[in-house]
Amino acid sequence: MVYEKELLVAQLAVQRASIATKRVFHQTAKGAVSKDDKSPVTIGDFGAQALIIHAIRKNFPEDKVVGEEDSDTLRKNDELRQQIWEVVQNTKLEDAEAEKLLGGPLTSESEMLDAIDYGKDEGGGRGRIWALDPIDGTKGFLRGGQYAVCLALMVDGDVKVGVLGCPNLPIDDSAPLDVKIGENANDEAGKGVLFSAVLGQGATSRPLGTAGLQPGKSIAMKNLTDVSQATFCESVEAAHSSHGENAAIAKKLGITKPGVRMDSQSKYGSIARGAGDLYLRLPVRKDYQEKIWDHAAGDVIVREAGGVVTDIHGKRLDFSIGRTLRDNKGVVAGPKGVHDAVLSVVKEVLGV
Ligand SMILES: Nc1ncnc2c1ncn2[C@@H]1O[C@H](COP(=O)(O)OS(=O)(=O)O)[C@@H](OP(=O)(O)O)[C@H]1O
Ligand SMILES: [Mg+2]
Ligand SMILES: [Mg+2]
Ligand SMILES: [Mg+2]
Repeated sequence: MVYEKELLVAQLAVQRASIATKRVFHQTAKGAVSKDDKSPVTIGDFGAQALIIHAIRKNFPEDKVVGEEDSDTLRKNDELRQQIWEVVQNTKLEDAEAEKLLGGPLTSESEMLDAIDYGKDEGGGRGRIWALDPIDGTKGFLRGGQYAVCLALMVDGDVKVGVLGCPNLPIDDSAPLDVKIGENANDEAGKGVLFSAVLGQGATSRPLGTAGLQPGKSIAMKNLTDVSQATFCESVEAAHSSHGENAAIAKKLGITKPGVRMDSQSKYGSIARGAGDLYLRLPVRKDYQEKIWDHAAGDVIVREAGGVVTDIHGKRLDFSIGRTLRDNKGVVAGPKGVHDAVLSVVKEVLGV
């Protein structure tokens, strides 16, 4: 099957990086520093980016990577760099065969910094480019909420493979979405799921912790025909997606269930397996350009699970123009049967 090796490497790389992030999740000192845009980054983000890019380069040396983080602050901050190196050095998959497939360990701090910086590619519509968000929902990660390790392969600007590791979501695809799922989340027994999709081959889920080389189970969106019965997901941060407008849209659609707030692309994973139905991300700041790594894996997973993903104007997300989705505004994702109806209410409420 096409992209078989890419899928396997992506799944194992995300699984291994999730082990690193889980370790940091349980540390009191997560090494959080504030970036230029005031958003946080931690030992977990840097470590996961290094581990994943190392595995991509070992397996696909010609491929490019658009990764969220870079090593600029680490080259000046010895303590933080050493803390990350400690995590990176000590993170392995239990399954030796799987670990070997990832190309062996990183050998030095400088190799780690170079791996992180290999993610500086500008992206675009030509060739093979991976989009990597080592921790999506870093604020959720710090708060003890939902977060996701996200990796997607784009070929000529089109997403072909997507993998999401969600350490704090239930393994059970049929577990209903609790409105509290975004708060005080943890990775106790029964938690940790890996979502995957390959374009044209469907979407799957499997346990994140133990699955190793085993295949996943097929997942699908709920076949919703009456939109008033929908459960919708939204960001925790009101600055990332307008809670007020989401509520107005839900009301117009006759939805009475409260929206489920959770950080990260676990929103895409949750609707793809039918735990929720709609994901609304309505732009708050006019000048904000969504980043490709915040959506690439989720986009293909939801579409392969039978959903439709567009922006607020009804346009497909365009991953082919660089590091951001500058030709799109916001995200509206939901099952095929109701997406049009939701979109027309979104347009009405936003006046677009
Ligand atoms: N202003 C603004 N508008 C929209 N999106 C923004 C904005 N600022 C940041 N970000 C990006 O949001 C990513 C997290 O999105 P979430 O949906 O998880 O948001 S939330 O934290 O749950 O509210 C977050 O991803 P991570 O940095 O990987 O956590 C950011 O890339
Ligand atoms: Mg970030
Ligand atoms: Mg992100
Ligand atoms: Mg991130």
